[in-house]
Amino acid sequence: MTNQTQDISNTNDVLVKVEGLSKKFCKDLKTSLWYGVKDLVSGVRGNKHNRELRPKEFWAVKDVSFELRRGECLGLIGHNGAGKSTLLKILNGLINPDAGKVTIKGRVGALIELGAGFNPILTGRENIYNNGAVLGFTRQEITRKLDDIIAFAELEDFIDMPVQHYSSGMKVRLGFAVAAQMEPDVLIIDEVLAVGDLGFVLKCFKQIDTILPNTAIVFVSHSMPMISRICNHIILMEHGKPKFQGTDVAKGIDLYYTRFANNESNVVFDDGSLEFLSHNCDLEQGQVLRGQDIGISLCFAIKKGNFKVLPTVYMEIKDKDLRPVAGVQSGQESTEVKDAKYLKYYFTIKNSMFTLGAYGIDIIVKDAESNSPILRVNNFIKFSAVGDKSMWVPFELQTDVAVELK
Ligand SMILES: Nc1ncnc2c1ncn2[C@@H]1O[C@H](COP(=O)(O)OP(=O)(O)OP(=O)(O)O)[C@@H](O)[C@H]1O
Repeated sequence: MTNQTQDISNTNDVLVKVEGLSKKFCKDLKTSLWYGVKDLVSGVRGNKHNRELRPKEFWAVKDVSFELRRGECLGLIGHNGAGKSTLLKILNGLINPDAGKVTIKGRVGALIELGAGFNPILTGRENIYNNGAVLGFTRQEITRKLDDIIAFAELEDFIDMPVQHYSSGMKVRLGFAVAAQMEPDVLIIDEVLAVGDLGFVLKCFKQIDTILPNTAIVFVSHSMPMISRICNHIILMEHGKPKFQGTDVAKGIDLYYTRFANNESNVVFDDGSLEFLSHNCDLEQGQVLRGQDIGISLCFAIKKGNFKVLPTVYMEIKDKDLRPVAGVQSGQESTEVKDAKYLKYYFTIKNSMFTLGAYGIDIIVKDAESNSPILRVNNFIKFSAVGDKSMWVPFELQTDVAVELK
């Protein structure tokens, strides 16, 4: 691996170049130690390391290649254990790859593991000097930036306390402040940011926006809103391999969600008075285009109890993060049920304006008079909003825009 500080003023320069990177681990400690000894001996004898998997070994990272320039932010996503952190550790030089090459130009700021890079018995202030020195800054340069770092981390009152007594959030604040305030050429951030409170996370995003034009960023997160907020490149990792990569961040996120798609609809509450018999949705292949109407019918059988008035049906539409994004409710007016045995509701969602992605609908039925819950079925209809526009915002509004040219 090379980590060169050379003339990198050209904005088009590739700052991070990763070629065919692979790293294998062993599932068993004893075997791993035995392989380690064997590798050491064969290394001394001048033999090349075995690139093939031996029993109990697996590829944590396999054949990953990408390039990053200034102003480019790569989002690394994937399931737990997909190899994201391992890749970051290789990039940061913490572990060596078994195959492939990493070339990084310029200063690297990294926030990888909570508290990693800090000496726990040293104070926050001493750690800033240590980390700054590792990044290649002189003592005077660090002193010049010290106040900004402490202010950004909001640790003025605790900066002379040993880091071992910091809370998780305080460690992240200090780590991010050092990594980002030192104006690195390459910034590597792992999931740890999520430990910070909302105020700090928002502040970090503002700082990332500020430094991004001059920095190449690699960002690991399980939060797709965060990924879509800052990344312009994406790699979806699956069992160590890149399953999807490119600049179509929305598509990468889409594929990630598909992996976790929950196709089961389930009754999560039922007081026994209504049975959900069937539903019908008029979408072809469960797909809706922007502006299209959606027709949904729901059929219930009355099992027991005597409803005086028609129960209220509420449909809650949720995105893939299970965030409610819209709601539809049956009429408020009281309709007498009389001797009906079945109830059928017809809904038309007019001119729907969903952004691209997958959605699920929950139904909640309530007694119209007492407002007490009768039935709740989660995720009973699934649909995806499709289109050629690549939008990834929580929801889209229809607007008239007037522009005046003078
Ligand atoms: N030092 C190690 N020795 C053995 N196996 C390891 C080691 N470090 C990581 N692994 C394994 O490598 C695989 C990838 O781990 P990694 O931490 O890179 O995943 P990840 O994508 O970052 O996961 P998460 O989303 O949970 O953080 C996992 O199966 C993990 O158990």
